[in-house]
Formats: sequence, structure tokens, C-alpha cells
Amino acid sequence: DNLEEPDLDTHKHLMFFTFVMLVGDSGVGKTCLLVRFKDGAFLAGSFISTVGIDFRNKVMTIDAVKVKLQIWDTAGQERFRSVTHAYYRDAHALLLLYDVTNKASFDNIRAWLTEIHEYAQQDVVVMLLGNKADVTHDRVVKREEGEKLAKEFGVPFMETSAKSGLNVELAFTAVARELKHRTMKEPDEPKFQLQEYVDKEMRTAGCCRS
Ligand SMILES: Nc1nc2c(ncn2[C@@H]2O[C@H](COP(=O)(O)OP(=O)(O)OP(=O)(O)O)[C@@H](O)[C@H]2O)c(=O)[nH]1
Repeated sequence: DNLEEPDLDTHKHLMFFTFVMLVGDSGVGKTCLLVRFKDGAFLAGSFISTVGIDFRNKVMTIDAVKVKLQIWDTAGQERFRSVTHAYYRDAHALLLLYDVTNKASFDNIRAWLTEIHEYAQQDVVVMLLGNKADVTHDRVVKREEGEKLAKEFGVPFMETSAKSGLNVELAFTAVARELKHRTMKEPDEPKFQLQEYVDKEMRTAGCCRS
């Protein structure tokens, strides 16, 4: 008897281990985004910069399949760059953040994408996130600018807020879905379209926005 054979009818015994890495300039909100996703809370108070790298686990269930995300929160500060470089190679997905109230963090996205290209696996899933979307009057980067940059590089894009929780769960779910599809795609199943998925989910959530 073949006891090693996985139960392909239900998939319920399977669990995928995936590595997701958060990258972007110091202060864009990587730690806050992760804490919001993991604990459902906003880390208020003074800003404590990440030293080197930190990680947290979360298990999500996607279409009855358990996907375990190990999420690496990297330090945005330049002096830790060599530490984070070592982790790129093993990452399955990267959430690349900028801060909509900080133009420099947006302008640096090109440099981050170059770095990703240099150090990460070729088929890594990359998603661009414009964080701190809850801030209104200090905003300096328009949503359209984020969209345009993401289109130029062919990566999906969304605005998020670790403070209000906007799209935080969706960002991680979308990435987990993409990784699950890649591993378990049925032969006749169409390719998962990450941007289409998030656009549809956002339309459903905000029923009355255009
Ligand atoms: N208004 C608002 N503030 C945020 C949001 N996310 C983070 N912040 C604030 O931004 C500051 C930096 O957040 P962190 O999550 O520590 O930033 P980081 O990207 O992890 O920074 P490094 O560890 O240095 O790379 C903190 O003061 C947070 O309170 C958000 O969505 N909205």
C-alpha cells in the first residue's frame, strides 16, 4: 500500500511552507504591517527600528489548504543591507513597501526593485504596497503614481494602512493564494491573476466606491 501518497481529493492534510519577506525604506511601516496582520492591532507609540531581521509565522487556509507563511521583517536601514541580502534568495514572495507620506521612500522603489532583481529568485512574487493610506493631508504620493510605477515594472499594487487595517489581510492573502496556485495548479486551471484578484476583492469590500 502506498501510504506516502498524499490525499489529493481533499488536500486537507497538506500544508505549504512559504517565506514572505517585507522590504522597503526604514519607517515605511513594515513592522506595523506585520503586527497588524498577525495580531490585528496597530503598534502605536514611538518608532523602534528593526535591527537586522525578525520573523513571525501565520497559518492561513486557502481553499481548504493550509498555507504557513513565515514572514521576515527586514530592517530598512542601510547599515543592515548585507544582512537582508542573504535572505532574498530563499524568499518566495516579497512585499515591497513605500510610505505615501514620504516621497523619498517612493523614489527609492526603483533601487529596491534593482536589488530584488539582483538577489532574489527569478520567479519570486513581488507586490508593491503604498502604506499609510490612512493619512490624508500629509500625503505626497498619489495612488495613481503607485499604480503607474507598478505597471511599469509589471508588479501588482495596492495601498494599505497598518493603522486602519486597510487591505492588510488582503495583501497577505493574495500572496498566499498566488503561491498556493503555483504549487497546486490543476492542468486546466487558468493562471492566478493577482492584480485582478485584489481589484475584485477591493471592489467587493468597498461596495460603493467607483
Ligand atoms: N499613520 C500611519 N502610521 C504608520 C503606519 N504604519 C506605520 N506607521 C508609523 O510609521 C513608523 C514606522 O513604522 P515601522 O513599522 O516601525 O517601520 P519599518 O518599516 O518597520 O522601519 P524599519 O524597521 O526601520 O525598517 C511608526 O511610527 C508607525 O507608528 C500606517 O499605516 N499609518
